[in-house]
Amino acid sequence: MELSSPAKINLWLRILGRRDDGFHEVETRLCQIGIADTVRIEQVSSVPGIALTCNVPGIPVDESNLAIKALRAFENKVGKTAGWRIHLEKRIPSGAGLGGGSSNAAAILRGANELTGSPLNLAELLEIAGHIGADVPCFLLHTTAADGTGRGEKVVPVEFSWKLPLVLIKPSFPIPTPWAYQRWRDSQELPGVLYAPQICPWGEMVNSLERPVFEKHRFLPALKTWLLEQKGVRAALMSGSGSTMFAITESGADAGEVAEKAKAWCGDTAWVQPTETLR
Ligand SMILES: C[C@](O)(CO)[C@H](O)COP(=O)(O)OP(=O)(O)OC[C@H]1O[C@@H](n2ccc(N)nc2=O)[C@H](O)[C@@H]1O
Ligand SMILES: Nc1ncnc2c1ncn2[C@@H]1O[C@H](COP(=O)(O)OP(=O)(O)OP(=O)(O)O)[C@@H](O)[C@H]1O
Repeated sequence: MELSSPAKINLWLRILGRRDDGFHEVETRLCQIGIADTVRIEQVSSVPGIALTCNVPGIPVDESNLAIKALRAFENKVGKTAGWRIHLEKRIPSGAGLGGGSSNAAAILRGANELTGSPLNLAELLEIAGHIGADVPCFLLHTTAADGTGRGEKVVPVEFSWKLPLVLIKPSFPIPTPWAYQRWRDSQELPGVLYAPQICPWGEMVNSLERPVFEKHRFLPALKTWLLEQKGVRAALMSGSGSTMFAITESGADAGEVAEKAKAWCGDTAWVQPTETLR
């Protein structure tokens, strides 16, 4: 079975505070977008085991891969094991704040469930997903957008009637999510950097993780400022814990033009993609 495993952006991410368990209480809107990995999953025998391959060197293919974690969690819940083969065709960059690994995990949960006669319902899949990672549950919903609370794992689908043209820019450096959250409380606002919510028809776009991440990676606030100066850009924000910055443009043509200019402005090492939110 072949599944599309889309990336997400966070249209907003507000941190409400640090919890006793070390996680942070958040309010976020996650929106699935038109950049996707392809996940292939098949049941190959009754002898338990998982063989994972991936087109990108450097992505772990051992038990630390979220796809394997998801399949183990699924088999645990159902109480049956089998022999599986998984292949990940990655297009979503890692350490990007685009939820690539989380999306792969959700695709595996959907695929494994379907291939075994749907033993679990959506509520059960969402429960497993929330234990794998905060971003995993949103990818199980059949809607473009979802609002997450708690660690971000308690998701509700939201009506979302916009198809927003986007430009995604991921500089060469990745950002580990735990690092960004850890730095949040003690970080300082940089003078002259726009952190204020940008008021849009779909809500106020703001990301509490920009402050800690921008403090260390000064290229990102410069990139945000540059994006906001470009013709046709309505808003610009870091996605999740970064390092991807996204801009929402007036039209698809504007997204294409900004992407071309961004390639020249950022240099060869950045990953730049025009795309749009899914509908
Ligand atoms: C930044 C976002 O991607 C925005 O959607 C998410 O908040 C992070 O989601 P995720 O990558 O699925 O995160 P998880 O795998 O659940 O957690 C990774 C690490 O990030 C930190 N973390 C994550 C979520 C959260 N609400 N508070 C946290 O402090 C914790 O250090 C945790 O160990
Ligand atoms: N299936 C997977 N795809 C990509 N990375 C994975 C996967 N499973 C585990 N990882 C590990 O997780 C790390 C973060 O990758 P991922 O793309 O999920 O993070 P991210 O872009 O920071 O996403 P998020 O928005 O959830 O923070 C990678 O460096 C990699 O070592």
